[in-house]
Amino acid sequence: MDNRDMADSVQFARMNGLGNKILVVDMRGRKDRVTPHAAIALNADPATEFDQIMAIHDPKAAGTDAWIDIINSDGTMAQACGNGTRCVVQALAAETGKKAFLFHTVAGLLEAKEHEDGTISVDMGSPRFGWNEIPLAEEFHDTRRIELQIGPIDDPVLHSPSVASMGNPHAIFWVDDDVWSYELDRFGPLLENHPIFPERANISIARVRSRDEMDLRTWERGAGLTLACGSAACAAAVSGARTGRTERTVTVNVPGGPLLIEWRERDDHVVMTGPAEWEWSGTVDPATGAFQRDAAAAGDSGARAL
Ligand SMILES: N[C@@H](CCC[C@H](N)C(=O)O)C(=O)O
Repeated sequence: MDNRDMADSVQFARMNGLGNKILVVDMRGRKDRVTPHAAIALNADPATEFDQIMAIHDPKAAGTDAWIDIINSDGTMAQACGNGTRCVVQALAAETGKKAFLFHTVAGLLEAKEHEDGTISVDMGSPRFGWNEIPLAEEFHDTRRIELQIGPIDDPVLHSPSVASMGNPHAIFWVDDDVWSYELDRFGPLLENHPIFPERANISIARVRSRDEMDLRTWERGAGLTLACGSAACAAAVSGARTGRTERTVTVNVPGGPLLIEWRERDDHVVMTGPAEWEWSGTVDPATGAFQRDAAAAGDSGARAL
């Protein structure tokens, strides 16, 4: 890659939130956006393959730290990304020394803070349960359990999911056995694109282990199978509480590890706590996706600014 190719590049970092593959791109000081073309090109390269891009832009409102665009690996936009938000917090905390942030996304304002032990909490806001808020294509009065199934009509493999919006649409299928015994890679795309979900949906399988613990696997809208989906963990936790399966505070074991989810009584907000990890940094052209990795410095590890 010569210098002319990279002349319009910005800093970025490859990070992950419990294995959810995140590219954090620094678009501050610029008016352009990361293009769908760049996202698709980055995802096509094994070095930069990702689940979501978190593009940090200048704030649009007083009192906020940044505007964040969330882009799925298929180039479409998402309204929420819990794991990616923790990655943004870790990068900005390493850069500024600040511990608390207020972000702005298409879904509204998000408060987040880094704790002394390095874990990060994100206030994901209030869940929504109205059929037209999720949205569903037809009216369902009770979204704790909707009519939807996959597999043979008289012996469905998955059926009757709870549905919820955490800014983005989620369906949670409850199962009694191992979440790994389901072919989520086969059923996920069919359910993501089912006509009941006019904006598609994130599809999860959940197994309740106790009143304060569940296992969860997720097929992400626009990204596919993931090791972790923070907003799905929040949707599963609130759906677990709403259906009487769990308490309001629950550990959600996603394939990448545990996330702690608390659905607060006092303000109805859902707070997700978990880690973030920096992997490497580089520069990327947000129009084309052409990128260059920085040379690794000895001892590179831990939290890093972009
Ligand atoms: N990985 C994210 C959620 C990603 C967004 C999703 N694919 C969508 O389109 O809604 C998370 O950690 O929440």
